[in-house]
Amino acid sequence: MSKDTQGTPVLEARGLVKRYGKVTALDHCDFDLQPGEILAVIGDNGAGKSTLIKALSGAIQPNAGEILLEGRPVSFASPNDARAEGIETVYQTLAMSPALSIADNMFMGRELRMPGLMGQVFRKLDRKRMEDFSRQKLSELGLMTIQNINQPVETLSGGQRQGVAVARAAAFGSRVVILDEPTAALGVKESRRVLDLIQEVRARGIPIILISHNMPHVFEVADRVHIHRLGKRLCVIDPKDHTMSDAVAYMTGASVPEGVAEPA
Ligand SMILES: Nc1ncnc2c1ncn2[C@@H]1O[C@H](COP(=O)(O)OP(=O)(O)OP(=O)(O)O)[C@@H](O)[C@H]1O
Repeated sequence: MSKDTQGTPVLEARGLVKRYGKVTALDHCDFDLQPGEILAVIGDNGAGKSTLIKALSGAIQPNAGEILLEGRPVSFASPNDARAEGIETVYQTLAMSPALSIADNMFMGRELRMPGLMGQVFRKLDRKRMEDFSRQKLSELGLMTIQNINQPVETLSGGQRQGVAVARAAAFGSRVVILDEPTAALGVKESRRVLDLIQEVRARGIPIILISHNMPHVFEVADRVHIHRLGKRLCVIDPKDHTMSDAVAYMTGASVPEGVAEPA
């Protein structure tokens, strides 16, 4: 884990603007994710967190501003562009096919084909390789309480499903994993497992952006907390130097962090 904020950020945004008609969802928003960290993004409802994440993951295109990946300006026309650069996002909806197996869900849209003619011409899937890969990824993240890789995803618990989604993102997200409210729909035990999983992903050197309304979860795992307010980054705090009530007061505007000008 690195707390070094001097180096080149893995992912950075400068002056992002996104308008929806008369609504300014992002208002010259800055952002930075440092190597190896868990960065939480918090903010009130409608502050623009999802819009920021969508811009960073290629789901929307900002009207202005720039995004830099390891210091290099990038422009994502679609989520596939961001994925191709190693940025994986787990949305709250999880985007899984419930009737398909865990292995199939791990590979959705990226299936491995058989070598040679069978794969290239007949498009035959290499099930064995896909299953082995899925098994390996799930066990690396300590998720092998899931017995059968061919089990349909609809038979898994909420926490296990979230686990598969995080494992998928960690397997393909070579540079950044973005998690949108990963514990929102989970019970205490399942949330615990997902929080452990997030820390395991960080331990593997992949930085994580965690969007969450759950302050105890944020304060437990985040290295830094990006506080979003009125479409932009208000400040970034170190959770060790602030309380949860400080963070809530900043994000709601009840108090202003030191060194930040009161918004007009
Ligand atoms: N597709 C859209 N069309 C019109 N307005 C939108 C659209 N998406 C977001 N907005 C508006 O942009 C603003 C920011 O929304 P956004 O969803 O990014 O906030 P948020 O911080 O993620 O909120 P929440 O915590 O409630 O999910 C809101 O005023 C919202 O109504």
